[in-house]
Parts: sequence; C-alpha cells; structure tokens
Amino acid sequence: MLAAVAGLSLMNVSGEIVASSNPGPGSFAVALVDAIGTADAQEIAGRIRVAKPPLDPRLYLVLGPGEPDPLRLVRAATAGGVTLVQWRDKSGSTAEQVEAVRALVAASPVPVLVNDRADVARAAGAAGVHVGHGDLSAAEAREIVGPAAIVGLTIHSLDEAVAADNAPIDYASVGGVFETHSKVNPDPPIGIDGFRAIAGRLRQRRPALPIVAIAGITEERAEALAAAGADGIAVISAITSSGEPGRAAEALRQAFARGQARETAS
Ligand SMILES: Cc1ncc(COP(=O)(O)OP(=O)(O)O)c(N)n1
Ligand SMILES: Cc1ncsc1CCOP(=O)(O)O
Ligand SMILES: [Mg+2]
Repeated sequence: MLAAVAGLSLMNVSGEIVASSNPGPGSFAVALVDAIGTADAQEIAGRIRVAKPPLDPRLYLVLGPGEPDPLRLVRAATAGGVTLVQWRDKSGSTAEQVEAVRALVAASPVPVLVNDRADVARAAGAAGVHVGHGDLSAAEAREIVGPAAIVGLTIHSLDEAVAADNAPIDYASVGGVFETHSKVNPDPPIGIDGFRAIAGRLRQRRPALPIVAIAGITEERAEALAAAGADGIAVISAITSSGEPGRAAEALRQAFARGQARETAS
C-alpha cells in the first residue's frame, strides 16, 4: 500500500514539475520520464499535499473503558450532535486499546482520536492522537501518525501556549477550565478568563488554530465558553453521566451554538 502511494505521489509531483516548465505536447512524456528518473526525494516530499479528515471540534466527547457500552454511547452521542470522539484509556494493554479503538472507528460516524498513544492510533486506523504534558511531544506523535492525521495538544498555561507556537498540531485543548471529577488535575482551574488569555496568546501566532476548552463543562458553561471564543468543548461527564447521552449532546450543541451567536453579535 505504502509503495503504491509513494509511486503515485512520485508520478503526480513529477508531472506537476514538468508541467510548470510548459513543455510542448510532444516533449511532455519524455520530460516526465526524465523527471521521474532524476527525482529528488526531498523535493517530492515537500510538494506532496495530504488530505486530512475534516476537523469539527464543536462537541468533543472523551470516553474510556469505564463505560459499560462505549459503542452504544458513541452512537447515541453522535446522533445527538457530538462531532469528534476520543478514546482515553489510561490502563489497558496495548492490544486491548487497539481492539477498542478499531471497534469505535467502525461504529463512529465522526473521527475518532486516541489519547496519549500514537502507536495505537496508527495501528487501529484512528483519525489521530491527543497528547499533553508528559506524553510524546506533538512532533514525536506526528512522526508516528503521519501528516494526514489529526494531532491535538493540551495547553495549561501561557508558557505552554508560547511553547506551542511551532508545534505540528491541528487543534489545542485549553484547560482545565473548571474543576473536574473525571481526572486528577493538580493545577487550579484557569476559569473563563484564563481560557481567554491562553486562547488569545495561541491565536496571536496561529489565528486559524481551532481551540477547544476542557474540564467541568456543563450546558451553561458551554454557552459561556463559546461566547468567550472557544471553537469547541471537550466533555466526559456532561454526556457519559447524563443517562441520556443523545439528549445531553443535543443540549450541549444548542448551548454552544447560542454562545457562538452571542460571540458573533458582539
Ligand atoms: C481534548 C483533550 N484535552 C485535554 C486532554 C488531557 O490530556 P493530558 O493533559 O495529556 O491528560 P490525560 O488525558 O492524558 O490524562 C485530553 N485527553 N483531551
Ligand atoms: C481528560 C481531561 N483533561 C483535562 S480535564 C479532563 C476530564 C474532563 O472531564 P469532565 O468533562 O467530566 O470534567
Ligand atoms: Mg495525555
């Protein structure tokens, strides 16, 4: 498979290079064969464009093996409006994680990312990986999952925002914004003002980088965070503990949309 992709890329990019010198119709084929034969690997790699899965971070569900029926949960939550899913397993074996992620990828109509484990993401055919402090760096994760995958990074502070200026990431997750019972968070919550400050610093250098907020997010807070400029909210308990994940997802999406409308109007 990889060899086929490499061969096609070599053909396509060589064709682009030859076409840019405007050869006549009779000499194009000869020039193409010459270009393929003398191709410079670095130039070819630099010109390859890869299509990423579309990233819609508006409502990002994080779940793990503690859920009694993860596939059912994901089906209901995505039907209710979840746009992105993350598998977060802090203790399962590698084989267990790969199996769980493969099943989720098959069941989910939206992209599935894997927390921490770029190797699992790649092996299971997930859309990407999320890393934070103490995990692989974003650059190391990117090496493993490749240029077409989604890489997300947690940002806790202004210093981490500055350090992320050149990180090869597709979105940042800022938090913990509020207190959470779903994870041990040693740092105090940053609040909505902290979110605004960090998001502002990230956007100084990377205005198009999607930024989601995480930790302790409820319907009411979803609206406030959208109004504060979040591109998305990442939640565990607001959906997994609701008893009705589809309805909870719908309510969060609606609240988030109300906040976005307030932000646009301001
Ligand atoms: C969307 C999202 N944001 C933040 C995190 C937390 O990542 P990290 O800081 O690496 O902590 P763990 O989740 O690995 O315990 C996340 N997983 N997802
Ligand atoms: C994975 C993670 N990272 C920072 S807070 C958190 C958990 C968020 O869960 P909840 O939405 O239940 O507060
Ligand atoms: Mg992590």
